[in-house]
Amino acid sequence: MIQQDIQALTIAGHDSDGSAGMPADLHAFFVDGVYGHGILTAAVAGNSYDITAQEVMPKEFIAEQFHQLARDFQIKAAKTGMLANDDVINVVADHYDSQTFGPLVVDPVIITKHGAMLLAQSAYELFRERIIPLAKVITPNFYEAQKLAEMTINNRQDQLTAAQRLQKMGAKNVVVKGAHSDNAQDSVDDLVLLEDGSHFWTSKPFIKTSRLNGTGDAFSAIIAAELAKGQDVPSAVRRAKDAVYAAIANPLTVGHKFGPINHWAAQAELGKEAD
Ligand SMILES: Nc1ncnc2c1ncn2[C@@H]1O[C@H](COP(=O)(O)OP(=O)(O)O)[C@@H](O)[C@H]1O
Ligand SMILES: Cc1ncc(COP(=O)(O)OP(=O)(O)O)c(N)n1
Repeated sequence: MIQQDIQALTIAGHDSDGSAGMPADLHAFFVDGVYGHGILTAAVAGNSYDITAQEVMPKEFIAEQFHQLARDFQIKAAKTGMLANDDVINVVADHYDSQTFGPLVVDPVIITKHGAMLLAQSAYELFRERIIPLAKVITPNFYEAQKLAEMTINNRQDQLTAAQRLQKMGAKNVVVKGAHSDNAQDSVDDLVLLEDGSHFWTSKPFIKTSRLNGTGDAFSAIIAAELAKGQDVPSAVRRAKDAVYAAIANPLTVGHKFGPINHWAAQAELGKEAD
């Protein structure tokens, strides 16, 4: 359903290849029918092979973007992506407030599929202290969940334990995604731990492809878009899982290596359910 008056916000980095970071978030907001705003935290120079350089925005400039959006728009939900370092984490935590920007979906971006580090290791502790408690939903992949929860994940029980640790750190709802697990050969099982302590799993067949750039960005952005529309967390997560699966299953031929997912296929999937 197109609801052009509903606005969502991404607080993220720009990736020059268009597949990930803020461009992916804005594509995802668009195909899920909400208007997208973007607070730029950083930018990376890259293509489907590699990321070769990064620049972080000055903290004063990030603060100014928060001020300008708050003066004008009715934002119903937000998400974070690349937060880079302590300065960015502090300015985001200082300026994000749920009254103005709605519930926050935290995609704890640490490393890209090309292996580029987008969050300094020295910033993990501050991220736990200042960003995780702001999360209505946090969506770590296997690697990010292991780093943030400080444990090894080998099986489904570990996935749940990691989610519980992140919830103890202050995240209300936690999705520990299963795509990077060694067990994800037939199906990709994401664990969803809800605020009330209950949990469920969402599962889809594993698709063997290198055209996966932007999966985590689109997944978290669609959750934010759905929350902006007033959906509850379980249905927002299920819709994001179905839409991202469709975007992986119908690949585009853009770039030579780690190509982007197909947001038009996500749009078709989202439209199907909403009509
Ligand atoms: N190869 C795949 N086959 C099926 N689903 C996948 C695949 N890769 C990722 N997904 C799904 O895409 C969504 C985003 O997850 P993921 O790719 O793990 O995020 P990230 O980009 O943060 O690593 C999740 O729901 C995940 O289960
Ligand atoms: C600026 C910027 N932010 C995030 C990413 C994420 O990259 P990657 O992990 O490859 O993609 P996801 O599938 O996790 O969305 C990026 N490349 N650039």
